[in-house]
Amino acid sequence: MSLLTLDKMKTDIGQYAVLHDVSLEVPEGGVFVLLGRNGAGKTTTLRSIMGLWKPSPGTVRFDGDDLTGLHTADIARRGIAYVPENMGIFGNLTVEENLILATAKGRFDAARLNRITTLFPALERFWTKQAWSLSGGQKQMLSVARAIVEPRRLILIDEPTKGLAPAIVAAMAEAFTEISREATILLVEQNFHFARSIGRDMAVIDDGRVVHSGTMAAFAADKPLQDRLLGLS
Ligand SMILES: Nc1ncnc2c1ncn2[C@@H]1O[C@H](COP(=O)(O)OP(=O)(O)OP(=O)(O)O)[C@@H](O)[C@H]1O
Repeated sequence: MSLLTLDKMKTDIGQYAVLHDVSLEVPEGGVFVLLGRNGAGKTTTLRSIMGLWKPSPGTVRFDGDDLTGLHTADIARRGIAYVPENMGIFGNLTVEENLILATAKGRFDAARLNRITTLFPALERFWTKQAWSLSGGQKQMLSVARAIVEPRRLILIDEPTKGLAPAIVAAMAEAFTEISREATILLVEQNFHFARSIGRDMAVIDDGRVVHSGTMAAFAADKPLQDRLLGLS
């Protein structure tokens, strides 16, 4: 059984029909990558899973349960975290405060905190610094760290490598691979090189529809298909 199943999801934003037919099966474990051109509907898909937009009709099933129509907080409580493209961190709070706010009970589990600082050593170095003063890569690490400060089964991450230097992207790839050993990652990504290096399964969204899904290995080997669906040169 898939961990997450989207079935014929259709999402309108105001008067605009954005998703027309998004059906996906995301298996448990590893990194599943959602690809697609600008404006294809990738962010809207993640927001619809989190209940930030309400798909209608269509269903979102997680671990066998129907999440459609639940409030975002209830969806998060089931073990789903969302790292939005704008990262959702608090610039005037310290790294520590940003992380504490993401805990369920206002205190850290020592083992999880240790795991986070092992994955992202910069966060420990800048522990008492305000988040606005971090580099772009460090802010992104903080936003991912907030998502794993509690145990999660599924983490939705929207374009984490945007604007980051290659060395930081490589560190991010390692961290995501490590995180995906204990949680499933559903990743929206434009950087195909990064996506290909960590993705096991993938799908392409175009104009609000899933137009292809399969393994990343098969997609990476099919240049004509990439050109047709993503317009890569
Ligand atoms: N709040 C909104 N109001 C109106 N239209 C919106 C809104 N948010 C998104 N859209 C439209 O919905 C479509 C899909 O947007 P979405 O952000 O999901 O695309 P995307 O695939 O994530 O693209 P990108 O990579 O550019 O972020 C776009 O045409 C966008 O203009």
